Amino acid sequence: MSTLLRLSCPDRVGLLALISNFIAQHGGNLIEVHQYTDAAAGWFFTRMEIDTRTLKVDLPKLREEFTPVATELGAEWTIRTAEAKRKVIVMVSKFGHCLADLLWRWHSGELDIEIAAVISNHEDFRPMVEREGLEFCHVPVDPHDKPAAFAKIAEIFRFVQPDLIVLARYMQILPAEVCAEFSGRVLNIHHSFLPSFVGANPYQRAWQRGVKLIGATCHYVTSELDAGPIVDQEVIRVEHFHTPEDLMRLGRDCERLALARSVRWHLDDRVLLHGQRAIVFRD
Ligand SMILES: Nc1nc2c(c(=O)[nH]1)N[C@@H](CN(C=O)c1ccc(C(=O)N[C@@H](CCC(=O)O)C(=O)O)cc1)CN2
Repeated sequence: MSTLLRLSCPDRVGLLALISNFIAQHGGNLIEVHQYTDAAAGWFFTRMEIDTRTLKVDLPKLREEFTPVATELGAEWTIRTAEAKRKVIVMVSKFGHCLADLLWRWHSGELDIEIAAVISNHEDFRPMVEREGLEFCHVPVDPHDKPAAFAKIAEIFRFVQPDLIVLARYMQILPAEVCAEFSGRVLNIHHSFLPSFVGANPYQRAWQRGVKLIGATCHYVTSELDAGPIVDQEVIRVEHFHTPEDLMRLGRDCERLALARSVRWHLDDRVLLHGQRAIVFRD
């Protein structure tokens, strides 16, 4: 049983002592602590895992008493119980390898989450999803009326209120207003080692360029395509004799790994955002 505190604020002397002292005063025993200071930005980041059993107050009271402390620090912060099951929406188009990987990790219990729905602009993966007893929402995207599709998708997001939306090779660009409304809660797996090969068909372009490393990048989704804060990346060597199809095959392993790690770290409150950068307190 643990309680997770995640906080970022303008840097000053004594922050770690101040926050850990607050927790100690409320009986909290620290299990795991991460701290980073971005000296250039003058910004402090921490993640603290607290043994819930030792706390003298419940979560609402802890939040209530921490609020004035955090306000004085000018902090962005969250406190929640690690055991609270997180709600996730997964989105996919025509390539299902990342979806399949997430479904297996969920099915096996490795990812202890609630998959509230799988949304796709195609019907291909309805059988795979419904075989798991999960909700499959087909929202086709008419190239001549994309706003109608994204109005429906945003409606689903607002109804479900997910902790995380995963674009698992979802090949439609989300409108700026959807990115803004769900900022910091949408992850995309891009099939290249960003910042190389932004946009569509990165494997084909990588092959044409003759690269010797390909990769995948998991990043938060913003209105600027494939430019959001990067959570994780994975690379693999390729050779001159590999075809574009070989690059896609080799790249799929990178995509699955980078996405699965990023989903876990986001849901464990191990990721803190500051501007275009993500601070990731990895486990
Ligand atoms: N607002 C954002 N939306 C999306 C992002 C993002 O960073 N910001 N990432 C993409 C994923 N992606 C690459 O990883 C990607 C997907 C789609 C396209 C693209 O050009 N799509 C065309 C339609 C293609 C089709 O209909 O098959 C388009 O939307 O006009 C480029 C990159 C997910 N969304």
